[in-house]
Amino acid sequence: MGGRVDAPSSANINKDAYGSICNGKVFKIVFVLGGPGSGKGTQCANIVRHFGFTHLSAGDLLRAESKSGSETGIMIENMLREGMIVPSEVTVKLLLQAMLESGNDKILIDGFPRNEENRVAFENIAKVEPEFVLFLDCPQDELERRLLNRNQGRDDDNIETIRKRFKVFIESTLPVIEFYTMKGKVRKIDASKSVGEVFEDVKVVFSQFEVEEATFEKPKMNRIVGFELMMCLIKRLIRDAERKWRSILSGMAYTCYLLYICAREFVEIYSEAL
Ligand SMILES: Nc1ncnc2c1ncn2[C@@H]1O[C@H](COP(=O)(O)OP(=O)(O)O)[C@@H](O)[C@H]1O
Ligand SMILES: Nc1ccn([C@@H]2O[C@H](COP(=O)(O)OP(=O)(O)O)[C@@H](O)[C@H]2O)c(=O)n1
Repeated sequence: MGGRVDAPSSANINKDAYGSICNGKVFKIVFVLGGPGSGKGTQCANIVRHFGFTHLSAGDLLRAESKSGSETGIMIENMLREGMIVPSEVTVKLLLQAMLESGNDKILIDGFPRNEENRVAFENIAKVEPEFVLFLDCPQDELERRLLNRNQGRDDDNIETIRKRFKVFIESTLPVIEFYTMKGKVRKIDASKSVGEVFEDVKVVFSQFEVEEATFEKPKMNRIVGFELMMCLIKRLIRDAERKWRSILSGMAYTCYLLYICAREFVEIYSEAL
């Protein structure tokens, strides 16, 4: 159920399908926004583990699609390199297809909507309102430091593109955050703290999903895995103990044998002397 979903094989899916996906199915969507490097991907991974969401990263979906070799792929690649926002038509298609493929109704959408065009396109096609928007707020100098250390081989993690992405964030994404603030939907968190501290605050925001966490499959799986690990450990201990006893017993037998030889020699020498 939870987990990160890879990019769909193709962005070309039937537009009519979206209506039925989203009108028919009640998705619980949380948008995760914040400057580049604010820890969206990092915190989403934690939320997936704790609350059973599926994590869809708009950036990851676009990066995967950019490698398709298609004309759209080349266009995406060029836009990512420049830190520009890809046309919503492309991104929304990828997101909706991934939502459909996830088989989960709890979806985290990371790095989207990045601008008003993204927001309106998603609203019009998916016709779903987010439960809330998680906003990871972090000062720019810290973001810059993190991105330059990210080391994931991303073409856009160079100082020139990073600065362009900051500009896009301020000019295009902050207005989206303001829009949702007016609707009372923004949950703002100080993302400059350590990963663990940020997650403590994130947990509070997601506490409405806590009940479902109890019924989420993961703890059951953990118990099964834990039980299997315990059995392995016990078997290993028994095997080790057997091996140790075997060596203790053979050691004792060998000592008895040596004593027997010595005693026999002693008796022989003693009887010869007599
Ligand atoms: N709270 C944090 N403190 C320090 N480094 C962090 C924190 N959160 C994430 N990072 C690191 O910063 C970099 C960017 O994080 P990432 O989750 O990829 O951000 P985003 O998805 O918002 O671009 C990664 O190298 C990550 O390990
Ligand atoms: N909704 C989106 C999200 C990302 N993108 C593109 O993907 C790039 C990387 O986004 P990302 O969310 O993976 O990474 P960060 O910039 O947040 O670190 C952005 O700079 C945009 O070029 C987009 O065009 N539209």
